[in-house]
Amino acid sequence: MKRILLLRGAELIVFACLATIPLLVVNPYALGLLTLLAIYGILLIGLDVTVGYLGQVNLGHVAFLGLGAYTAGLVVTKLGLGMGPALLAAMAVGLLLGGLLALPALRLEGPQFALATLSFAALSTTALNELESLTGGAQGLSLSRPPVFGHVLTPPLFYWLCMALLAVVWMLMRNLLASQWGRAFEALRDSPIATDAMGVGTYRHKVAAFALGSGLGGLAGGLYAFNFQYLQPQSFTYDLMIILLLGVVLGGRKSLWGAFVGSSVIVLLPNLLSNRHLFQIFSGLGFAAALAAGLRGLAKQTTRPFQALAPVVAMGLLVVGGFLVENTEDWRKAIFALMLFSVVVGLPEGLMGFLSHFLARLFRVPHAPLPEPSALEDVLPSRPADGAPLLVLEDLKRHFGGVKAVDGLSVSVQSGAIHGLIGPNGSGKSTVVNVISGLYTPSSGRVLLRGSALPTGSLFRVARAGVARTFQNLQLFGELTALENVMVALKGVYRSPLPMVLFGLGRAEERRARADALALLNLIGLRGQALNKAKDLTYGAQRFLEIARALARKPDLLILDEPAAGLAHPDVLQQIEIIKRVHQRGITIILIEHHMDVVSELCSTVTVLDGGKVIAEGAPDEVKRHPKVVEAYLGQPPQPASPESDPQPGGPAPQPA
Ligand SMILES: Nc1ncnc2c1ncn2[C@@H]1O[C@H](COP(=O)(O)OP(=O)(O)OP(=O)(O)O)[C@@H](O)[C@H]1O
Repeated sequence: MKRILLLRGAELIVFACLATIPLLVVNPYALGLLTLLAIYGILLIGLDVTVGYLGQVNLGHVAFLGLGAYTAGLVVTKLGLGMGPALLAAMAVGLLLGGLLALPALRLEGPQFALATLSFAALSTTALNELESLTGGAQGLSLSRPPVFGHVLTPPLFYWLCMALLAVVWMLMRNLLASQWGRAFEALRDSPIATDAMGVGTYRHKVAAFALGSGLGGLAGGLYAFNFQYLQPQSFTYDLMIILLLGVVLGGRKSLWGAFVGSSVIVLLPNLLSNRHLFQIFSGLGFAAALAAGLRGLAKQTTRPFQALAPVVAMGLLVVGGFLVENTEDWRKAIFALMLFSVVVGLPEGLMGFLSHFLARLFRVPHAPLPEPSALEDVLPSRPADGAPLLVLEDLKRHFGGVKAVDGLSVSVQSGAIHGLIGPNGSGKSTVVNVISGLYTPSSGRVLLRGSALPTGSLFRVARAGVARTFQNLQLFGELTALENVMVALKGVYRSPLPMVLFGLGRAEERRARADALALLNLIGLRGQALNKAKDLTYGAQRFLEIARALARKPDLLILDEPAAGLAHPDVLQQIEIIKRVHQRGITIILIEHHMDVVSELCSTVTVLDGGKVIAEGAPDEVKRHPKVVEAYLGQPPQPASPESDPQPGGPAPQPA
């Protein structure tokens, strides 16, 4: 609670100070800079949604600034409407075009996505240039600020309008990012596969986030138009885009404060470049800071030599350039590039990331106490096992070219059972799991859950249908805490519609989500580590956490893909206990495991695969002795056996439990 109060207090103080500035500052140039700070603040908060939260390189944001600016300009000049409708239209254009661009572009990843957004920016500049009859082309578009309620907005009034809008955007985004939406944005950046598998649609969240960020770009564009009252297409090209990226990265990603700091840098940069003496001082300070940070990092062994040296060299070049170059403005692109490089390498979390660590150490504010966990019966109601078939695979096939990974599999899993799936390496176990859970589409055959066909080829839809899974290679949301990992997946808790969440009216369900998630962490013995980031947990704890997260789906069927893989002996024993506790709730489990001791201890029925086909099925002790199983594991028909020569199903290198 204290932490939140401190943050809210800091926000109030900053905005109150900013609100009083026009009463104290009469210099119109300074007021103009502060107005721009508010406009770029909104713009960068929008860009941070894609760059920071989604982790995508968005090179098209500048286009939404331009499109929003021209929309507002045209609404005023051609339609004769006022500032309110103009700003709303600018935002709507950003939302709409952002959504339309996102639909195809977000099917792409990494450089391809960056190129798609860059192409959109180029297209939009060309359109603004060529649609001369509408936009005035290269001649530009002049407009004036329409009166608001009969008052022409003077510079101080316009400044207050921009600041008020920044404050509103700030508040709404803060509420959104602290909600399930914000967690989903962060989760999908860490693991899109797991996000889908937890029933949170990755694609739809990405599209919504991109559209939202673009909408804010459009709104900032509308304000930009009324600020400058003259628009030209070449103001919205990739030059400005680089500066915007610099602002987000330098300020600090995933942070409203970072956007604020970034916009301050953007606003001050032109002044810095136009004054050679100021630039020399600034680059000197930057060099000293890079040197100090690099030496400190090397001494404490927290920084690699390259990470320490590269920013020093880059800032050193700026210092030398500051003395050699006559007109620093001519070199501005090179200067931005060097600054961006220094920050990306030397300060990956940006200024606010660095500052927040520093402030956290200085103030040592404790986290708010966690609530009491909900009753487990409310979170994971125990259900009676009726023994009827829950999952049925009918002649299931999945081929990869000529490789028949799963080749005509028919298996029935009884409700309430722990059903083992074993087989030598490459026998098709993971492929079966990936087909059932929707990661792969089957080549043919059917998957039935309680007699109805399970959706195929969509992790998200299968998760929604009642199947949860863990992953052989862990897929946790590393940057989120253990508690948040579970909260992302919680089913049936988040019911507030988006507008309510934006206005901070979803807090009651957030409290319930925390209590529910704690109950699940309690079940797996991780309640005490609820606030630790998943990436900082021990390997064993991470494996347990994946189970708690899957349980948050309240699944009918839980698929555990090698839950004991890589665990030390005590952790294997704890894992067995956890699975028993889960089973006691009446949840049906499919267990893929190489540790035969774990399988024998837990499973009532075991299906053995080889070459994508079932070669044996039955109780664990029976299948271990089955001749085909012995042959599959040992690669030769069974010899007349001595009792000690039991094969250890699980591959050529069986692992002791
Ligand atoms: N995406 C893929 N593309 C091509 N071949 C694949 C793919 N996934 C699996 N295979 C092939 O399908 C076969 C079965 O692999 P699978 O990973 O399902 O076996 P497994 O029993 O889970 O093995 P392990 O115990 O080593 O995890 C193997 O021959 C594998 O090379």
